[in-house]
Amino acid sequence: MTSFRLAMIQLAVTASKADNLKNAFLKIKEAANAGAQIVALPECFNSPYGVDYFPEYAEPVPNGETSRRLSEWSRENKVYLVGGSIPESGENGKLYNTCTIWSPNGDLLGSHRKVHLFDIDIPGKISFQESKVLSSGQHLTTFDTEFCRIGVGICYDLRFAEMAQLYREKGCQLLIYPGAFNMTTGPAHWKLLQQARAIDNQLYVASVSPARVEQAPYVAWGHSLAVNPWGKIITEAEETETIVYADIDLKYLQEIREQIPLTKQRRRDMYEIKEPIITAAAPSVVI
Ligand SMILES: NC(=O)CCC(=O)C(=O)O
Repeated sequence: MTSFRLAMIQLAVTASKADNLKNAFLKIKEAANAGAQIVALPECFNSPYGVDYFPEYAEPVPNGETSRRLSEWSRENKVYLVGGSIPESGENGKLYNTCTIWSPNGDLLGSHRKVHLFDIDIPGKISFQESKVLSSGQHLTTFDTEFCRIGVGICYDLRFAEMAQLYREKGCQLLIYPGAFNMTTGPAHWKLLQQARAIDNQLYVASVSPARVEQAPYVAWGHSLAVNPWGKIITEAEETETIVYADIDLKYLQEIREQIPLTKQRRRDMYEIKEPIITAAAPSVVI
């Protein structure tokens, strides 16, 4: 099958986990009825986004309530479900920001713990330190469908071009990032980063945000969107709660890869990194 429909559910997340789960359930059903074969939720869809909330809302994966529901919903609706992310209570009391991925039979296909934690400080605008309470994931995550291989990242992971490039090298044709950019970096970088990842790697990129809730402790930018391998935005939400759909065309992706054959032309002999780079000034840097 060379085409399929992806639904991106831009949920309005509240402080009530029960309400968030009920809302996700209804929207997943709606997306499946609209013909989506893959459905994706936003980052932190069952909890407000913030370091003060993660310990309280955290659950084990895959034995917690949210995982059980995601499994049921994927099975009932016969869709692949990329379960946004939730605060996960992991081993040794550690917490993670984790995305679980479910098959149309309700089986767990994988789980991705956010690899790059969101620690930034832009004076007068936004300061956020996920690492105060979260630990970072240690592996990249792909899953296979009858359509194509898909790579998963969470929000800040989108900024790291190397990760997307590794996914391309592992054969991914679509990257899905549940994410929650904010009112400072959202308008500046959200769209551009996705276009950059798509053009560099000649694949589809889709990012799913929570809806913007002005009174929330962290105000998300919204604007869930999908970009094609040409870098064109093929669907984009506004800031409010909604579902947007992207029809993914793998024949088109193949055409772009043939027309501009980057993989064949890559000069690995010139810029493959042969030794770890310690600092930019270190004399032993070999590129
Ligand atoms: N939740 C996040 O990782 C936010 C990332 C973000 O806003 C950014 O600018 O990067």
